[in-house]
Amino acid sequence: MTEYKSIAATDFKSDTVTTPTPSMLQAMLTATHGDDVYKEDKTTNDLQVRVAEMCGKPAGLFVVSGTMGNQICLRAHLHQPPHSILCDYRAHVYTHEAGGLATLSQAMVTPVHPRNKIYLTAEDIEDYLILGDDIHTAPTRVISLENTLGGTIMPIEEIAKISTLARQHGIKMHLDGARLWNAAAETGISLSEYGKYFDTMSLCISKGLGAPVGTVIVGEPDVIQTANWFRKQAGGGIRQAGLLAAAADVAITETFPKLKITHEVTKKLASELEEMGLTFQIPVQTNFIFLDLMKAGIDPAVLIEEGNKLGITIAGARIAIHYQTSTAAIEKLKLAVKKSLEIAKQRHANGTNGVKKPEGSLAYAVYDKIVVDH
Ligand SMILES: Cc1ncc(COP(=O)(O)O)c(C=O)c1O
Ligand SMILES: C[C@@H](O)[C@H](N)C(=O)O
Repeated sequence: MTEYKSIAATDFKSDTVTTPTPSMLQAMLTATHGDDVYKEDKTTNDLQVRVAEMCGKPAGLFVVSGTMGNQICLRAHLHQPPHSILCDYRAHVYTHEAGGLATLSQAMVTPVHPRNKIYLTAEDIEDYLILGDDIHTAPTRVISLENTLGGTIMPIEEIAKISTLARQHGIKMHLDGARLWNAAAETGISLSEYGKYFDTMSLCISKGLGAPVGTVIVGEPDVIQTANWFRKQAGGGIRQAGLLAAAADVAITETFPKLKITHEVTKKLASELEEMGLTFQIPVQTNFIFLDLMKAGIDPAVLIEEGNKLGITIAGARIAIHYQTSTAAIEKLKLAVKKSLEIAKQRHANGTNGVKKPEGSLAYAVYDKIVVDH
C-alpha cells in the first residue's frame, strides 16, 4: 500500500480525515475561477457532469458537505407538511445531521430497525410506510437509504425491491451515498446501476476518496434546481468553487480505483483482530471495523488511551481505514488492542472491570450506539 506523508496516516477515527494529495493541490492551481453561483465555473460544471453521468443521472450539483447534500435533496422532495421520511434507525440523515429534517423540512422520521440487524429490507419497510390521508398522520413521502452504512453494503436486490415498493406508492427514493464509492468498488456494481433505483443520490468525495471538501448530488434537473435553491438559501452558494472541484475531480480519478485495496487492508486487520479474540458488532465488508468492546470487556477509554500512548488516534469501537492509513499505524493499533485486552483481563481478575461509556466521547457519538443495541 502506498505510504502517504499525511497527518491522517495515524488517524483511525474516520475516513473524513484524509488530506489533499500533491496532485490534488496541483490541480487546484490550474482550476478555473468562474463564479459558481452564476454557473460560470468550467471546472465545477465539468465535475457535476462527470459525477451525474457516472450515476446515470441528467443533473448534478457540487455542495460543500454530505450533510448539505442530503438535507437539500430531502427537502426538495418534501413539499407540504405533514410529511415524513422513512430510514434506518442508524441513518446519518436521522442521527448525525443536527436535526435538519425537523428544522429544515418540518419532517417527521420513521426510524426502522432492520430485522437482520445489518440492512433494511422491503419487508422491514412495508410494515412502517405511512400511507393514505388520515389526518392523524404524517405520510411517508421519501424513503432514504444509506449505502454503505457503517461500512456494510446493502444488497442491490433489496434496494430494487424497496424502490419498486416506493414507486408503487408514489414515494421518492433518496440515497445517502457518502460511501457509495466503497460499495461500488467492493461489489463491482456501477454507480449508474445503483442510480436506477433512486430519485436523488448524494455522494461524498471528501471521505474515503480524499478530497478536502465536497459532495455531489445527482438527480433530475428540476429536483437539482430546487435543491440548488435550498443550497443558496443555506448560504451554500460557492464563488470560485473550481479550486475545490478540481481537487475532487482528482480524488475520483486517483482514489476511487484504490478503494478495493483499502477494503483488503481492512479485512486483513479484522482477521488479525479476530485471532486476538476480538469480535465485531456488524460484518466487516469495506473500510470500517466495529469492535465489540463490550463483549471483549474493553473500556473504550482504555483503548483510546493506549492508542494515544502509541501516537495513533482511536475514537472508540469504530476503526476507520482509508487509503492514507500507514502500515506502521496498523501495527500500533493491534498493539493498542492487545494491551487493552490485557488490562481488561487484569480488571476482570480483580473484579474491577466495570466497562462504562465515556462521557461525550466520540467513542460512542459516532455509530457505536446504533450497533450496541444489536
Ligand atoms: C453516511 C454519512 N452520510 C453523510 C455524512 C455527512 O458528511 P459531512 O460530514 O461532509 O457533512 C457522513 C459524515 O461525514 C456520513 O458518514
Ligand atoms: C461523524 C460522522 O458525521 C462522519 N460522517 C464520520 O463518519 O466520521
